[in-house]
Amino acid sequence: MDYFNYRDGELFAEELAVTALAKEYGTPCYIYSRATLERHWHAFNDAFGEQKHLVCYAVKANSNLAILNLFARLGSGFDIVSRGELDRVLTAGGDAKKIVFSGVGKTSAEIRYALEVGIRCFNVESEAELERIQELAAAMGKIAPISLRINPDVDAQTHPYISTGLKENKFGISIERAEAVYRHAADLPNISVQGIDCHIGSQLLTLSPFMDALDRLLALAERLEQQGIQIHHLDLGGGLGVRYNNEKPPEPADYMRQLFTDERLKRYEILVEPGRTIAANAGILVTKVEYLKRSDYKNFAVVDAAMNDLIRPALYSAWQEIIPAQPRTAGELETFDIVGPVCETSDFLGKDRDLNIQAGDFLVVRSAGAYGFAMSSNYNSRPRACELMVDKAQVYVVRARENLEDLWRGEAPLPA
Ligand SMILES: Cc1ncc(COP(=O)(O)O)c(C=O)c1O
Ligand SMILES: N[C@@H](CCCC[NH3+])C(=O)O
Repeated sequence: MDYFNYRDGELFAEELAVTALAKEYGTPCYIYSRATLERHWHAFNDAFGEQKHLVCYAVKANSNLAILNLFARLGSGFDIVSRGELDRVLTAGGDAKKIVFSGVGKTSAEIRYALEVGIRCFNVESEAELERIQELAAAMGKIAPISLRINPDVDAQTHPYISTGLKENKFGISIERAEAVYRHAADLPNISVQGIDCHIGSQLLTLSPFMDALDRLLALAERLEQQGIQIHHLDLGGGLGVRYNNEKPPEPADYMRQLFTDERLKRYEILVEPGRTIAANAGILVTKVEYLKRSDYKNFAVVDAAMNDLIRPALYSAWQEIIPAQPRTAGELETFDIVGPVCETSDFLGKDRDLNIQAGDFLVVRSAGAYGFAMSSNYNSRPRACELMVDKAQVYVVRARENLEDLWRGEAPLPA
């Protein structure tokens, strides 16, 4: 459930009408619901009950400072993949001791900085990275806490672009190599083995791939412990799917219940890195219909949001629900492709949607809180949208709309 519902014939974000917000702040604009974000975070956190755990929100899903700050206030941990995300978390009041650092390409500067601020754990994705962390930690006189990200070779049964746990994927260290690399890590003087990490993909709609991966992780943990390598935590990554259309993803509580059917899990602190589950259905993208363009062959609704604002449909053929902010009571449904102004054929937000709309109407793309603004760009020299956070009957601009000067900041013509 979310807090975007129709009331008296118009869509509300919590206590505020979406059309009024669109008129006041302009379009395209992202609107987030504070209550939904917090509810989704709690759904994960509370599902653990008494079990020692840490929810590390995956910052990449939506890294707006206001959102990170809400989670920091709840005591959340964070999963980051860059210096930029690390600084966002710290700027938003997050605790360095609750940050895990994932990603296949951590630079020396990023590793040094993470060691300096004292993050909770590096999720190491290759043997070369392990060596680099050892060297840098030694030079700084520090001990680096690490997990190895294991690639368990399980099929996440999701879109191939967001599947990460197969042996042909670039992520993690293969499960076959894992034991040897852990033995080596345990011998390195500036490395402290903390846990085992795994993230097999995103938008998973069934639990069996998680369970297959977990089985392999637990077996590895036992083999390591027999060799005297103590494992303190298991990081199970993110990846739980959400409902965009008529999918029926498991709830976080179902997921936890299923995980803990394996009693061995209780021996460890459990980390999870949910992104989409928390943010996707806590946000919408509001856009205005500029033109209706009809032909015998196809009807287009040309809107003022584009693939630069929300790239998921173009990139993964992702389907997101598109609804009017104020449904019309007179007129007929027609079938439209909802397209943006960008000069690419893949610039669409939705195809073959039945809508009763006119130019000037506001449309709402649902489930846009995760991998929406975070993946937006300035392609076609389009300033990026503003982001609003609604908290009951209050609205806050949590990111101002970019202006034209923002587009060429840092650029300079050659001297005459
Ligand atoms: C390492 C890692 N952790 C967590 C996530 C968050 O995944 P999701 O948004 O599917 O929960 C991702 C992205 O898929 C990731 O790459
Ligand atoms: N960006 C993707 C998910 C990738 C997750 C990042 N590891 C999406 O919008 O579905």
